[in-house]
Amino acid sequence: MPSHVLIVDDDPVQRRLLKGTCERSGLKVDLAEDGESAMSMIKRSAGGFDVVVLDLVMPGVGGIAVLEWMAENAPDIPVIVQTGQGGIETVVRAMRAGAHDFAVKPVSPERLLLAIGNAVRSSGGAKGGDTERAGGKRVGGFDDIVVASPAMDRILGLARRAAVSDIPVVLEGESGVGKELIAKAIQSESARRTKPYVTVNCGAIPENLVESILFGHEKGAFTGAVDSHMGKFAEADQGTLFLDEIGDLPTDVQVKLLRAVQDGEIETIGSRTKRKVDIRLISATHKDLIEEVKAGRFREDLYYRLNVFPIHVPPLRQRKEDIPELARHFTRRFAEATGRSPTLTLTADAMALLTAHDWPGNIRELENAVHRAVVLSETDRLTADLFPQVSDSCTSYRVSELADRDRVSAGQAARSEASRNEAQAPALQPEDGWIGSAYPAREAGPHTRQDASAVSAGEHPAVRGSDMAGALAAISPTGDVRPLADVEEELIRFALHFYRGQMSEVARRLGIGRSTLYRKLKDYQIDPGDPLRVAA
Ligand SMILES: Nc1ncnc2c1ncn2[C@@H]1O[C@H](COP(=O)(O)OP(=O)(O)OP(=O)(O)O)[C@@H](O)[C@H]1O
Repeated sequence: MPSHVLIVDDDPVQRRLLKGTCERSGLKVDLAEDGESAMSMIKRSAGGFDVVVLDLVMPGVGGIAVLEWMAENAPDIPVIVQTGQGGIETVVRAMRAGAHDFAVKPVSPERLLLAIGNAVRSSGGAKGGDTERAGGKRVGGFDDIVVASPAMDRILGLARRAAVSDIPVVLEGESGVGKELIAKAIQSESARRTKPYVTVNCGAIPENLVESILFGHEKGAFTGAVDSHMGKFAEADQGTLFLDEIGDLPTDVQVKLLRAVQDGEIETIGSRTKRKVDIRLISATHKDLIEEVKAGRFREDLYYRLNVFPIHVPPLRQRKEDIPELARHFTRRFAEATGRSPTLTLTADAMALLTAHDWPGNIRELENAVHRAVVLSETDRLTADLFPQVSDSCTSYRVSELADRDRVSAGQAARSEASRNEAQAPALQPEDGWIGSAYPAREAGPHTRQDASAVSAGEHPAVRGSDMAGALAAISPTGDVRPLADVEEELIRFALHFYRGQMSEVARRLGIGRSTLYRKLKDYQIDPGDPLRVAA
């Protein structure tokens, strides 16, 4: 049975386009033009949808409200939200509200189908739609590579094409982006898959041993050569040789490598004869090889020999769509490996945190962070506090953004560094508490740290210098009591920021119903996604 998709979008053109893409891939599609009808269709279908593709900005009930409703009423249906360009804040808000994945508008057909395929697979509700990848699973093959972004999908498309020939491939990209995984996939899907696959990390071998390790040596060829050694090229004969960190190869060894690649012959140290080898070469480097050539550290002739089919693997921060899928993948993997419950899942807050992070160590860093969290978790939920390193860096991201937005001085922003142990709390600082108006409200409560020295330039005398954390200014700059509506507006904005846009929590804490909250947002023209912004 094909997978059943509900597309929720107020734009009829967009609805038609997305529907066409899905139907051409054999999916069954229903359409909703607003949040309200989406919720009633989901209610009526009683679990009939496998996935929902949801626009966030719609008149009436918006996407975030639908997400929140689904978190309570249809938590098993994965939701893919459509977001505007570069809106990482929106993405974070949607993930926090329980979105499974996001796609940046205009959503390309490939991205949409990938996201739907992943969502259906990970919710375990695959009914065999055409978005499922064809072909049997091969260990170490492309099926082991988690992909959700179009960028990565294109890379894997290239790698698949390279796999069917013997063309030399160079994989370039930062450390931890998955170069080795792709190299292995190319090998395991190539005609040489049953032949040897030999890997060498050129950067990890002492310089004086590189030549011997690659090409081997005869007994007695040099002091200490007590036995003959075969060498990686000979080991990989008929198969594939993966040369990792090729940019670290000493220049004299580069000459020998060039000869081996050019003539298919190797010269074992101490041997008078040459040996023919038949090798498929895959190389990888975190360096920019052309820059190495320009700097004279890498031979140009070797560069052109090796770099026949270059593949650049982008860093994770440039393909954030991959983060949720990778995080879920690692959670499942480590849950299984450590004997934890297979129902171990990441909370929406944790997912939002991971998605916002820039991952300088790329997928390896994400993998390690999830591993650590799985080991530390005591329940079957991986919460944000299990990712303290990530929380810290996200705090600085948010604070610096707020500092910019509200023109808070750099000094103030620098003071705002959250402690690791407070990572589970909403990462707010005293400066965050004020809402960009003339009345800087300090927030307090168990979630935050106090900093009495942080006094904003526009702070009212009633607040300045006193321990007024958590108070809103009651007196206006003219010395009069502020209108109730002003204070209410300020409090709502603050609460939305404090609870990171979680409507149910905000309504509960303010002691009002959700519909009242929505009405007030409308009255005060507050954007729940950007509550600190004050209308000009
Ligand atoms: N798309 C992916 N899906 C699943 N796991 C991945 C993916 N990409 C990378 N990984 C995992 O992330 C880790 C780092 O990947 P890998 O070693 O291939 O990166 P690399 O670019 O070769 O790094 P380095 O340059 O440091 O050797 C590995 O454990 C790998 O299995």
